Amino acid sequence: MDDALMKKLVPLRERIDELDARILELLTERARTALQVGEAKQHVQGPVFRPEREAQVIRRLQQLNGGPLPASSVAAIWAEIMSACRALEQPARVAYLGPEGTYSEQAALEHFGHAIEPQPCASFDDVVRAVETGRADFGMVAVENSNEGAVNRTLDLLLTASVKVLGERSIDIRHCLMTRSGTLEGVTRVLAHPQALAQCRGWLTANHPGLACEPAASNAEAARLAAQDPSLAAIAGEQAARHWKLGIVAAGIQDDPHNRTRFLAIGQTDPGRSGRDKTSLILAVPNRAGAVYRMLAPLAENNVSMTRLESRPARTGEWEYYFYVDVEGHREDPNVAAALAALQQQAAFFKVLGSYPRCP
Ligand SMILES: C=C(O[C@@H]1C=C(C(=O)O)C=C[C@H]1O)C(=O)O
Repeated sequence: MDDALMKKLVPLRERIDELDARILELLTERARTALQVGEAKQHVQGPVFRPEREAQVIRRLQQLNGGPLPASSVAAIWAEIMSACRALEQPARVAYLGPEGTYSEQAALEHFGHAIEPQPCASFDDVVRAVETGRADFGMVAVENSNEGAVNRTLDLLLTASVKVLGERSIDIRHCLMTRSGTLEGVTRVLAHPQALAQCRGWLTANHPGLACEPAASNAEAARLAAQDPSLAAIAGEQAARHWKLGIVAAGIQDDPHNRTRFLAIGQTDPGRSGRDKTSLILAVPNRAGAVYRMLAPLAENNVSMTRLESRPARTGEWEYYFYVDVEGHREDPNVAAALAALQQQAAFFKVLGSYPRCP
């Protein structure tokens, strides 16, 4: 480096070292204070993780923030700080669809931070079972994709599972083409989950029509196989390339640049109100004319906005359905409470999955 540049850099780097030392001092003080909160909570047997409090902490800092850091960076940094503070009391055991490098893992780490005990599972069923049996404190399951719609297996599991929804997280799905060498030399086949292959079909046809596409159990599994075989390419997320030590040939190859997947955090506790919440529920109505129309009327009458409506067949052979409804607000908000009471009265089936802070 030339002398003039070094002259400028040295004092700036000294300043950064000084600031880092101060930040560490403050983080230490914060961690000690969080531990005191933990001690105070022990007497009341409350849960360590309070999603509503963490959502409020992040929202407040985003409001205080005047830049240049974007709001999303403030959220990501404090999610990690709170994860580390929580882990001092008790690291959360978090179940998600594995192996290492899945989008589910990414969603779990973004939501709960890195200071967790990760529990990669073989299926969504296993994730839900781990939370039901107490093997895991929390789980993360995919519930909808902006291209492909509902993740039906998750919806079906939520119908009967004894778990509560306590959070949501949407992540960008950014598929990459990856190989052992980081090039396509000697590569004849590309492996990925069928969903990912479908999402990259246009790009593959336009750019590499000679590659044979083959399905894999998951994208991370495709990456694991590509790490062993130089004739294979995989389509997966960047985190899978990192984990399986693959080179990225091309990034962002999904045909829709806005491809996103929404995940639900599940557990056994009910978050309190954070001031910006959502409530998820499942309803069934008798199979009669106007029943669905009447089913939703209490929402409008109580000024409750519906953000999502999904249906799944009830499997009675009678053309009956379960409706999965997301509304804005917490079940303890007066208008939501009134709407839910009315819905429950007329529904043949009624289950509140949970109220939780809206996606940051
Ligand atoms: C410290 C607490 O416990 C946990 C850690 C938090 C934090 O580090 O800010 C916030 C909420 C809880 O998940 C608390 O309840 O305030």
